[in-house]
Amino acid sequence: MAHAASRQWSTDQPPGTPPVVGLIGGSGLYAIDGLTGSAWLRASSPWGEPSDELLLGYIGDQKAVFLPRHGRGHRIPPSDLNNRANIDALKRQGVTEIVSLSACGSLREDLPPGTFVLVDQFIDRTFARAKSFFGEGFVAHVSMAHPVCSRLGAEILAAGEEVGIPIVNGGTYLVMEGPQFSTLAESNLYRGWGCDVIGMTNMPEAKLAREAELCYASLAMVTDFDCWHPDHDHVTVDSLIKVLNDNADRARALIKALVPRLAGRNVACHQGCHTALATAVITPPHARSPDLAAKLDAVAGRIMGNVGNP
Ligand SMILES: CSC[C@H]1O[C@H](OP(=O)(O)O)[C@H](O)[C@@H]1O
Ligand SMILES: Nc1ncnc2[nH]cnc12
Repeated sequence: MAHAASRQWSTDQPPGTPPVVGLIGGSGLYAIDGLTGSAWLRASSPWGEPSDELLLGYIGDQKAVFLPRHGRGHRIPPSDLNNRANIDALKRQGVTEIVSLSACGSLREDLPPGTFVLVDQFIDRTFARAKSFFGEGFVAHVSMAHPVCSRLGAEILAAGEEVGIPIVNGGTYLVMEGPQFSTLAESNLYRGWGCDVIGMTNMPEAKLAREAELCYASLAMVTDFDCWHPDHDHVTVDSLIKVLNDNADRARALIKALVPRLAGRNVACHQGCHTALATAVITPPHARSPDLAAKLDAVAGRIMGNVGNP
């Protein structure tokens, strides 16, 4: 096997090659280190422009593709993210699983700033975003009962143990529209609903990853107590920057341990992430919009008989 440092990126995926890991970096994570043979690539998508170029490279023997969610320089607010282009562009690079890294607020006393939470559920309160690749002329309803991949999540937990970063296993992430932070009444409402953390980005990202038949896991990194905590000031961007940067440093260390762990394992996910569309499409082939089907070549290529996931 060629030494990782001498490798050139290739989008060809001969049978038996390892999975390709997609990393979506949130606030504070606009680049990652430790990637060898890396280069920024302008990616195109029929769904429009992704947030930024993709950083392609290897960590150890494992291919990885990094995308800064808000773009370098944090130019794009949550509601204006082109989540469809982001997910589609990652899939076109051969990505099979996505690790989402996100800043979040805490809705629980025992999840103070600095805590890392492996999210296992979401409540989607967003309302101003394109939420599906499918639509008129090609209708699909994927299951979101279990919105994250437990196989990928187990590797994140193991990587955390390896590098001494504690990770709380499980938590419900309330996704708000933003960009303003919550009112006190909203924050208390979400606490009453049993939500654990709050952010503005993981939906519809997780829904679109599921539609694209990609494993998706989300590591939410607490920066603040939002505005509900009687002993803490309400969140402001200024006040969360230091924790955000500390969290990002630890996330980079975690990524370096995580990605090589994924090398060489079976691409196919036992949870069924890679076959999510098998039971989801209701529009029969003869009734499908040719234009929409063409745009879905990467996302739904597998079920349309094109090249796709195993
Ligand atoms: C800088 S705080 C608000 C901002 O941070 C989170 O984004 P991301 O998930 O990309 O880290 C949050 O959802 C807001 O978009
Ligand atoms: N309190 C909060 N609410 C929404 N998104 C956040 N991102 C970081 N902290 C947040």
